[in-house]
Amino acid sequence: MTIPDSPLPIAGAIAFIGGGNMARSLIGGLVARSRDATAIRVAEPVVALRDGLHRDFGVAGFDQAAAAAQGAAVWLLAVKPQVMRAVCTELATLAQAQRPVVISIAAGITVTQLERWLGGGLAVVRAMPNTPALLGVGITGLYANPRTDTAQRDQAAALLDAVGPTVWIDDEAQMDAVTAVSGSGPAYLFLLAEAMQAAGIAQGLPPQAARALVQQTLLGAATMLTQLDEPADVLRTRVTSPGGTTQAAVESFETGGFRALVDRAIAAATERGRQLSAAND
Ligand SMILES: NC(=O)C1=CN([C@@H]2O[C@H](COP(=O)(O)OP(=O)(O)OC[C@H]3O[C@@H](n4cnc5c(N)ncnc54)[C@H](OP(=O)(O)O)[C@@H]3O)[C@@H](O)[C@H]2O)C=CC1
Ligand SMILES: O=C(O)[C@@H]1CCC=N1
Repeated sequence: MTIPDSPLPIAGAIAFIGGGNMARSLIGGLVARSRDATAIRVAEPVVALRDGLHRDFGVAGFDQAAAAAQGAAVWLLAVKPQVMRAVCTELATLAQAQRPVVISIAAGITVTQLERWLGGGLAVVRAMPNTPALLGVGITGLYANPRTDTAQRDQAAALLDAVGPTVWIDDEAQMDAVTAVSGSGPAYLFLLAEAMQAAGIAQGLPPQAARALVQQTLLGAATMLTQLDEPADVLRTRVTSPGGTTQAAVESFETGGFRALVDRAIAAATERGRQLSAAND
């Protein structure tokens, strides 16, 4: 995929705190888009991850959060929810001195918690991106605390817009549902891909052929969903010849409780977001 170049949408440096899976996707997407790694710093304690980010994208790596955050206009907190409180507490003095725009991508953790742990009085944006950001085809839900002014909201949105569309959410409670649908969502499609591939092999297909057929089918269906102005059920009906093969499969999904299963899975992920907030306060 070719992503058009555009400059990094932030004046000043961006410090990523945490350089794991999601930070890697965001950094990779940002650098591919802007061709500019000079303004991106990352704090990551795992040497192999830190070195990998420097090698692959040219960003500066630090082993301490404060060293990366020092002087940066935007802090993007990309550590696990379970360590967020400790990381924020460690950065609180610097946050009060510097007053950066703080963006957290952690599941569950609220803007109120983040602001409190960082010492208060800060612009805090909660963002929920997903890993397709790496290829510029992510999507991000955004929620800002009331201290975030319009320019700061625009700054946060511009940063995440560089790796796919953004959607502002008015009610922070809904960020847990955003997380369940689109933050975690790529994993559900990868699970479906794994299952379809295994089922194709079970029906006698060579593994490489099964893989190619599944990959292009998911890409083709996703492209139709996004590029045609037609709802999913209409597109599904068009594949489903009466008495044909698709009908046999769809009936099998429906009698197996597919919709209820998806509903339970999304509800479980949403509830887990709430638990992560409460358990790590
Ligand atoms: N993966 C995804 O698809 C998405 C993840 N998220 C959110 O992004 C956040 C990160 O997730 P993910 O990237 O998957 O997790 P990872 O565990 O891959 O990345 C987090 C990284 O932060 C490091 N870290 C721990 N403490 C510090 C510290 N004090 N300073 C700097 N770095 C530190 C961790 O090191 P160590 O392993 O040694 O602790 C780890 O390498 C989570 O809060 C998650 O909810 C949001 C959207 C999608
Ligand atoms: O699984 C998680 O908790 C994170 C948040 C969304 C995707 N990964």
